[in-house]
Amino acid sequence: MDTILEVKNLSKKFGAFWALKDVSFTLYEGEILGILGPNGAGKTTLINCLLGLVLPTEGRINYFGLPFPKYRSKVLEKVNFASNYVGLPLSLTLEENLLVYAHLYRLKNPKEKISELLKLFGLWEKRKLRTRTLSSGQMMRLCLAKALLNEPRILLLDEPTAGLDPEIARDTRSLLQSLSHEKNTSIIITSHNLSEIERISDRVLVLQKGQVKALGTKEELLKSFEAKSLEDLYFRLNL
Ligand SMILES: Nc1ncnc2c1ncn2[C@@H]1O[C@H](COP(=O)(O)OP(=O)(O)OP(=O)(O)O)[C@@H](O)[C@H]1O
Repeated sequence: MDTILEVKNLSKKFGAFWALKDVSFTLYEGEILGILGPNGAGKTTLINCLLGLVLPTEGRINYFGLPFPKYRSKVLEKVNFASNYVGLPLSLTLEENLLVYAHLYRLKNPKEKISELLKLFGLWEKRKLRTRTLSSGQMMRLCLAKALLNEPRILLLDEPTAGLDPEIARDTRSLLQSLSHEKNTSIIITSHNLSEIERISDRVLVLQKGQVKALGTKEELLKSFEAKSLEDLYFRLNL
């Protein structure tokens, strides 16, 4: 499998506090890597380092073999992000919001791509409404649509299904799986939801107090920690 992202000995210190300490992992092409960890484990800090929003104190990040953030703009053409806490401008309509990003990403056929994504996420009927009228679940779907505009090779998702009702969360999961299986998109997904991570991820990274406590396929983790399920493993690690 081809390596698409390599994180080596990444550490981040806020004042005297290490939010990340010596984090290393590889992301392969087309895989879904789930990041599990309790509140304050460093999941968002890790995603922010991967987006170049937080500068690491130590360590290095390589996307597609290119050092980051040195090649930030080149890399970010092929990486995108969605989370339940970053909203889009509320006074714009859904269509206008996507159009702004489509122009930022310099899409060749923005209208076509926007229509495709609005339909895919069940937002077509709402395209002329202001974004402020959306429920949190619809807002998350709009953020995911925005994140797919540039057909990223890597998708970074921080708690993407938080706030979605179970049916839409399930549809979102199957969409992410088809992106990884059919389009070879690599996905990093953080979640507190153990069963979600268990179902969707090819490999799981367990973060605790900024450090990697476990990394592997579900089968590898269960075997090495002699656990019955990810939930069992989670409690064995005293997370
Ligand atoms: N800008 C900052 N300045 C100081 N401390 C910070 C800053 N950002 C994060 N931290 C601290 O770093 C630690 C990790 O935070 P982070 O938000 O990455 O955790 P998380 O795993 O995403 O948590 P949650 O599941 O609650 O979202 C926390 O103790 C947090 O208080």
